[in-house]
Amino acid sequence: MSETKGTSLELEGIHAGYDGPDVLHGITLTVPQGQIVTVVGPNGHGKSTLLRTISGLTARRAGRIRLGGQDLTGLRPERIAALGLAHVPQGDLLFPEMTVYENLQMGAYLSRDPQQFAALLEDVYALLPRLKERHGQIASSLSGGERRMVGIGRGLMAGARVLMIDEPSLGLAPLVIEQIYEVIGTLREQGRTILLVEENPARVAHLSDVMHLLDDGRLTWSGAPAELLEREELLETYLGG
Ligand SMILES: Nc1ncnc2c1ncn2[C@@H]1O[C@H](COP(=O)(O)OP(=O)(O)OP(=O)(O)O)[C@@H](O)[C@H]1O
Repeated sequence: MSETKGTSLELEGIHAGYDGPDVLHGITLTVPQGQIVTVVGPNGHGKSTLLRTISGLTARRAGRIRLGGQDLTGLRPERIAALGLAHVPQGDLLFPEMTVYENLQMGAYLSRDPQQFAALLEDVYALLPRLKERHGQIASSLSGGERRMVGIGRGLMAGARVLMIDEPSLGLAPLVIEQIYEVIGTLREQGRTILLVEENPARVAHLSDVMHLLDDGRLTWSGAPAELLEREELLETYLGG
């Protein structure tokens, strides 16, 4: 298996959709190892569909996806996860009656090695000490920000080489959004490889190596975050200023 040097995730001409016409119309992007690549765009334009297609949850109609050089065509979501892709979905999707610890444990379902599990848990608790304090608390009683942290922690427990995070700021108060993005900043310092989805580019520009603007299922602009923030006409047209 040949791994494209330095590139963890590659998408080439991806078309995908549900029952009707395509939602994604030929998406090509790469997520280099150790970088944060962010897809921004208005709601309903296909950001979540993009992550779901990469995970194998939404059917791809055309195009290729490679993870560490391996073609994911025809693979089921569990197999794609086992190859090293973790998906933190929008809206947390935690097990509400399970504790923080049990939810984290579910993230590690692919690994039966207790030593690896203990090391991953230690890393997650170091990154998110609030979760350690609340390890025995049931998920439904957590605050929105804490639930989001469990979602990210559960993704990390998979020990994946690429982490995809879908709109981690959704539904949170500004101060809590800051805390969540501080966590993602730490992940960046740790050299993690992340594909991030966000509606508001200003929130994530400082964290991102490359930004793509997704408009109606197409990438209409790609480049350095600082450049996007200077493109007032794009921000106003697509992202409401
Ligand atoms: N399960 C589904 N079945 C049918 N259509 C869907 C499904 N999920 C999403 N869509 C449609 O696909 C389009 C893109 O939705 P998607 O959720 O990917 O957008 P988004 O940019 O992530 O927006 P949001 O942040 O609001 O989720 C929308 O028209 C949406 O109605």
